[in-house]
Amino acid sequence: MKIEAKELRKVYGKEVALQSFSSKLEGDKIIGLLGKNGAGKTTFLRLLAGHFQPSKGDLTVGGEKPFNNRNVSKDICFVAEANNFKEKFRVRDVLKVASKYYPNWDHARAMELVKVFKLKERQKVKGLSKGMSSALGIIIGLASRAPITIFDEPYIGLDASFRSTFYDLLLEEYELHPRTFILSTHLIDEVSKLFEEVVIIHEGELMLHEKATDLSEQHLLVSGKDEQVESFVKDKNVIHQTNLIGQKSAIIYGGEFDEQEAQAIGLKTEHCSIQELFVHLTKEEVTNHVS
Ligand SMILES: Nc1ncnc2c1ncn2[C@@H]1O[C@H](COP(=O)(O)OP(=O)(O)OP(=O)(O)O)[C@@H](O)[C@H]1O
Repeated sequence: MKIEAKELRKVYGKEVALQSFSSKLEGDKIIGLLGKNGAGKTTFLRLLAGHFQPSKGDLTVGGEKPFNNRNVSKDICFVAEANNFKEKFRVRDVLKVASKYYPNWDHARAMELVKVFKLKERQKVKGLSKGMSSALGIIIGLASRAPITIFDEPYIGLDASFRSTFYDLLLEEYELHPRTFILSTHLIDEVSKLFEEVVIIHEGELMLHEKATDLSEQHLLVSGKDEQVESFVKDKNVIHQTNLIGQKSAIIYGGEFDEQEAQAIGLKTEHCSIQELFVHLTKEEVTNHVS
């Protein structure tokens, strides 16, 4: 299902959460949605899930507006950071409600995942730990089989071992039942290997939307003697640099550059992780460098 946001704006009172966000997301893939705290990620995802209307701009999913639209919301499962399951419900009740909502719900899968995450069907929501409550949200996301499945930092309280289980299950689910997964996360290093596309929201606007493989080709970390690095990066878009007694490292992003040319003049060349790139691209002093 095609998601299309055009100059999307959302304000809460005087707080501008989304400035003017435009993006097209399409096809079965796992998309990493990244952004600093307060960048507008959750606001965009909640608009997508139809929780409220945009203040301005257009948002369509499969050509329809998601707000108050069951035809769209049945196809979107939004798993939030903090789940608001009814406290008096038991795990099985929460799953039953979800099963009624999502037409492609896979009950057998949900039951299997309850065991994987060591939950008990009879357990009351009130007695779930933070991690267990996150696990329940994750189970709903995976078993929903919703064509657009959104995980907005869904792992609060989930330990490293269960987070790793979640990433494996996500990949398995994607392979068995391809669909659009949007994963918003701050634990970029942990999950970036899953991303096929990366979207960065910065200060309420789209900063970058790239294939993960292209991101790797669009930047270069060069290091070597001060003057050689300087001469190589001259006229290039430098997003980060460090100096250490006659030695220099610089990361260039976008534009034209030739890695072999850097190596030919004796520079060491490397590629950064998505997390490193994200950090440098969204640092205040470099945000003008991305077009
Ligand atoms: N209900 C609300 N009322 C007022 N302001 C809000 C509300 N929700 C979000 N905001 C503000 O909107 C901006 C964007 O918030 P949002 O939650 O979308 O960011 P985010 O990228 O998801 O951040 P984080 O990574 O910290 O979760 C922030 O400045 C936030 O304070």
